Amino acid sequence: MRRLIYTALLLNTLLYTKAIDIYEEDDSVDVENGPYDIPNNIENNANVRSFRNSRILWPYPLNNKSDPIKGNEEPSSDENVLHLSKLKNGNRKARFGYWSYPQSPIVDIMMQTVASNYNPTNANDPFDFLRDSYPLPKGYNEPLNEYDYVIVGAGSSGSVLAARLTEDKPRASVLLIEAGKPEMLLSDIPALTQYLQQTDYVWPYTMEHQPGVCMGSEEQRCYAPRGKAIGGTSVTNSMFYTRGRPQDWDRIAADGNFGWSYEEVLKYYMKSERSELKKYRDQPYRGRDGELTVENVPFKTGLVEAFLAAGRMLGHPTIDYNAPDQLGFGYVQTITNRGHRLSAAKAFLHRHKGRKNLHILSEAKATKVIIDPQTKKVSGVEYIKNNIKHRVNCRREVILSAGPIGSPQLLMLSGIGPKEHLQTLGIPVVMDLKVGRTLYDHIGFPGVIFKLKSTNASLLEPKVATLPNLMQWLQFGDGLLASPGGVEAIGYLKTALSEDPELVPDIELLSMGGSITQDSGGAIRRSMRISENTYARAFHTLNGMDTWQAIPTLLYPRSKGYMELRDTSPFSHPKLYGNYLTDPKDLATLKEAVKHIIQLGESQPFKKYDATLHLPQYPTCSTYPLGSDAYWECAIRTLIVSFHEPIGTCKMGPSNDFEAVVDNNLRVYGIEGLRVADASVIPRPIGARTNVPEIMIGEKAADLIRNTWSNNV
Ligand SMILES: Cc1cc2nc3c(=O)[nH]c(=O)nc-3n(C[C@H](O)[C@H](O)[C@H](O)COP(=O)(O)OP(=O)(O)OC[C@H]3O[C@@H](n4cnc5c(N)ncnc54)[C@H](O)[C@@H]3O)c2cc1C
Repeated sequence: MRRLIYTALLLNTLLYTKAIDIYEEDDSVDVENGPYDIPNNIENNANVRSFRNSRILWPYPLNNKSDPIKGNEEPSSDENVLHLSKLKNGNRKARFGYWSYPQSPIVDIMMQTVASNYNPTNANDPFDFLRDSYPLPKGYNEPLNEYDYVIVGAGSSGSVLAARLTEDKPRASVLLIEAGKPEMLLSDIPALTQYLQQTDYVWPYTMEHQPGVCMGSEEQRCYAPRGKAIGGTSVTNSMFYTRGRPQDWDRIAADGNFGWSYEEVLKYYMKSERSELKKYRDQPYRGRDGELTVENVPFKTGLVEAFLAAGRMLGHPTIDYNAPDQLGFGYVQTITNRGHRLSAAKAFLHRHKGRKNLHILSEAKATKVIIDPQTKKVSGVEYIKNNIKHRVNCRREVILSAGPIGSPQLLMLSGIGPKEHLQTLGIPVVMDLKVGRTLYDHIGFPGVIFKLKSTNASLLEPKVATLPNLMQWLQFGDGLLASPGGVEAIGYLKTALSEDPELVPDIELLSMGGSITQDSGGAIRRSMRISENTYARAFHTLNGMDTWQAIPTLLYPRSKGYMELRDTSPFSHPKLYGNYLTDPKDLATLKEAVKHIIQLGESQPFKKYDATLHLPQYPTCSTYPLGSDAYWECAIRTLIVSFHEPIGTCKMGPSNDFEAVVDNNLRVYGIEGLRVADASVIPRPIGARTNVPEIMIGEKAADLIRNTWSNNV
């Protein structure tokens, strides 16, 4: 059976796509062929070798121009977008034929393979031939002893940083150390996002037990996975493109972080972006020439129209939700290239892996930053690869982009952190800084679900996991597998409890083309670590039914957590304390959002689906009358999930901020030659999911570093 899957994938890959690993980048010629600009006449490209000889068949779409069939746009009519409710239409059926096929056991096995026992480290890894690779450039058998810069972590920030630092002439040399593996074809499929959370493409962190929250989670602990891959969390995330509000960065700048106002960071957002949103493509705040393609999803159910219409009825205009001067709801915008996940690695590293000055080491874990305790000067990094400890020296700087858990962990292991904590563990203190003492996270509540009386209105896994859908996605990058975890629209709203005087929302809504029950308690439940018992009691009656839900996220949590080392082993997971909902305002705001979603679901646009609110019987909430305030508070505490966007653990701040770890140039206080550039530096909650801000931080960090060394090359 598996052979059949591989053959199907391989055939499609060969037939419908052209490999990207087919050219080599010569140091003397600036060949920048990437997913976007491989000439159609591929055989005539001097830099292109026969793709049939290449090991990896990496099916990037050949260019990212919108095409009229796919309708890479926010549609004014439904013409250009695949629409579940239109599937009875003869043309659609002829073209895609969703309903003419039963669920495919082949695709089912494939998805299960990804989800449960799939272990890419297995020497017999059957998917290895679909994996990208980052060998050292031609002529190098092993990494050098010394580089200008050593970057730890090839995630959202680290990928763009490495690409920018190596593009200059004269060229600086960079070693990029990453604990994870290169991504693979299956991680490209947007619909498989939840499945990825159970593979070894993630660090499966769990928060420490906190009484009264995540009571419905396995072991009553909230789950907090991070990506572990070349591309970091951008390989496993949900791909939503969100920037947040201008006020986020203006307030960060006003705290004393000179250079970080909205106006100053906007150019970096725009630099990376290649907007393919037809309606909003040319807005003045949108970028057109960057590497990061931003699209609307080429598939939607009718439910998204109901959500947007309901929003308009309740005062939320349908807009580009990334517009700096408006609040409202809009079709989800994703970082995808023709329906394929576009990780930071694909966007920024893949095309440059032939650069002789960029060396990328995968499956290498940095264990310590080497710092002279007297001079406080950084000289290099220790790392372990293949169970062997190595040391690499840096001429200029080490930059930690290991993410909001990895970077503070590495700092503390290297002697930079709260003195008392390091001393308790016997780690010699190099610099006493409040590493890990600030941790804010976005949390959400996936428990407001409406049952629909109609059929074929929403996504259900048996309709998604079909071979035709896989073929459809491989060939055109659309169809049901192009749906990013089922999310179709994003809305920003300001609840009645908001005290913000400006146009700043306090809640984000994710409108789904179904709900967390759409796979009957399978991968979605497991990706959130909702316990089987909780699911069975609360949701099993919805299995196989059409549903709709909107998930609220608390954008500006007041509750503040922290993290610390578990022990001195670099392989141990740190202790993470979310302290979720410890500020009563957080719970009250989420409850207010629940009420608003109920209003949306009960409004006229959802009437045609006969939508009725499902009030789950949570084992933890049985003493409260269903639907009462006390019930919803209990429900929120039970089912709260982290949306995995911790920030602040290496907080940026001015020197008079006693919690600050890095300055406004991202330099670690008191240490020479060490910066942090990733989610951990964001000092206060922002109204965005964090991937795009991380990429912006990577862009800005590159400029900061280049400015430092510009007279020194
Ligand atoms: C399930 C999920 C869904 C999400 N969805 C969205 C979304 O839709 N939109 C959005 O904007 N954001 C989303 N996010 C958040 C966003 O993707 C992350 O905040 C962002 O990617 C973090 O970027 P980073 O550069 O800080 O870290 P990362 O991208 O996590 O990169 C850190 C890298 O460092 C590596 N590393 C760590 N320690 C070491 C070490 N010691 N040695 C070597 N390497 C190391 C890691 O393996 C990792 O590859 C999501 C997150 C998750 C987990």
